[in-house]
Amino acid sequence: MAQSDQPQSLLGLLVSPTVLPFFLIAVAYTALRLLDSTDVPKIKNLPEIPGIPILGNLHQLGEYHARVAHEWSKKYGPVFQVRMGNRRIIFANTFDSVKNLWITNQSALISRPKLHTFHTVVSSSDGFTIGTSPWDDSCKARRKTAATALNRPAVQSYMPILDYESTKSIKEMLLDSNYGQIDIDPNAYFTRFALSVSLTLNYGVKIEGNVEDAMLKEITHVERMVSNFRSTSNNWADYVPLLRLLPGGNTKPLEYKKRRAAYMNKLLNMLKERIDNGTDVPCITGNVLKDPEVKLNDAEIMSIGLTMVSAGLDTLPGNLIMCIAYLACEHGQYIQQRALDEIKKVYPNNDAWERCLHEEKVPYITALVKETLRFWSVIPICLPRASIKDIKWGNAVIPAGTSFYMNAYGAHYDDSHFKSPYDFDPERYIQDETIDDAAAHRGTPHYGYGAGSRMCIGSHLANRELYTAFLRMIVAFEIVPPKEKKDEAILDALECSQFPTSLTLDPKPFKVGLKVRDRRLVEKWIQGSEERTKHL
Ligand code: HEM
Repeated sequence: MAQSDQPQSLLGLLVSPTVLPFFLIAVAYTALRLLDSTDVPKIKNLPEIPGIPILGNLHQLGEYHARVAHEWSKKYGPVFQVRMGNRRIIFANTFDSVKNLWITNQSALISRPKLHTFHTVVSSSDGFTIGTSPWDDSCKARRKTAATALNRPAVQSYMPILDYESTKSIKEMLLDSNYGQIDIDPNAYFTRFALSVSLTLNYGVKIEGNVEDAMLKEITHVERMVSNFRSTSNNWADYVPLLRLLPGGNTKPLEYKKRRAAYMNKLLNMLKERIDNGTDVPCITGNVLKDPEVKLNDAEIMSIGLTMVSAGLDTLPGNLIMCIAYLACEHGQYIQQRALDEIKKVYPNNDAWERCLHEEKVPYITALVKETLRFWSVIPICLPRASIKDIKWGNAVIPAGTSFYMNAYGAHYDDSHFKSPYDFDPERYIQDETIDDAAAHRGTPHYGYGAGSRMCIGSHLANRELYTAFLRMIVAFEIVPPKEKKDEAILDALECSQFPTSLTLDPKPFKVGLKVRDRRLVEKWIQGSEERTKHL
């Protein structure tokens, strides 16, 4: 039989000059369809931002993704769908749309999506924090345990710790600034404040050293890097699976995962040893370890510890120091004077430093706390949510299993809700019974702590930390601009960040001047606090 009469193999057929081009086109088309597919199909009756194949809108979000989404909302409406690689994501960008989706639909919006870099690489074996866990029985149990330890009465019992830590930070600023002679960057002092409070509450250990303490530096650095891996728009491998195949992509996350595990294990083992020796002091993890009624396994206990260490560290210092930065600017001088007058009205006997541990009686300082949380939106795109039930928005039905991003920055700068949103103005939160246009007074004042079923459980503690620190800083110092212009802070809520694509705000370095208002009084207050807390 002649060669050409033999039946052709399939391979032979495919590589034949007539079939090969069609075969390659079919392969390319199938690959493109696969790469271009999304976890949830396009949702009908909901605006979609035009994008490109495979990446979707990922490349358009850029560095200041919250601002880009805020701009899109002006054209496409408050709620729209975007494609980030193979994920379809719903963005809510205004105050009312967030209220509808996060609060009215809170039982449907109770879960969190998993993201490759954070959930598979950084946290695979060490458990997730509460804030990164999808909703299940374990998450419910961990959230309940931590929420009980952070409720209002519990937080009141922690005030001696806040007294000790805020005094320590202010005293160090006083000395390092040589009683107001040298400008200083307040960042390290408030980072130590936030971390040391969390460690004392959770493990019964505090940062003993000054702002140069090695443990403080290691935890702060590693947690910052982990937070950067949780970027909303920068980790393209989270959204485009093909990129996970690139060599070296996991090296850094794995390094930080190891370093994180090292100090978390050290903290837990130190506590276990103290419990065995009977030398432990009451603390949240200690209570969990010793309570036979609490049915949490080792990974769950570690998850609570990790949550306590990281949750406040990512958020509290950003708010504290950006408010201090604002107080130093020209308009901030007016705010300080107004705050000081209000403090003196309530405490004419100069005892605000001590009284603020027991009560929150200066509405202007409470308003300053709220305005800080609104203005700086330290998590500009809030921790992501995943729906577990269908949600209706207008004529659209958003199916269960869709990811939702709250544009907290967009909601906070929504001029249909906040009058002059770009002005830093605590006054907006002062109740004025004669004016009815203060929409901000009704219901949720801001979304700095998120909203609904997975809202921040550390908000009582954080509010007390912010209130105490602001009040004490204002009575102790006149906060003034730095001597050199180059040390001035950038006050824009997004541009002040060193890593704008990161999940949380990490302010660029700056300095302020601290003029001591009354040295004799400040030293007396410090001495009083040191007396009260010497047992800690
Ligand atoms: C100023 C300081 C703080 C800010 C601005 C802040 C902000 C937030 C935000 C925006 C969320 C996401 C809420 C949502 O999805 O709706 C969150 C969740 C959470 N926060 Fe905070 N937080 C702060 C301090 C703290 C502190 C001090 C702790 C604990 C010691 C804490 C513990 C948590 C936990 C456990 C969650 C996760 C809740 C869940 O997923 O169920 N936070 N926080």
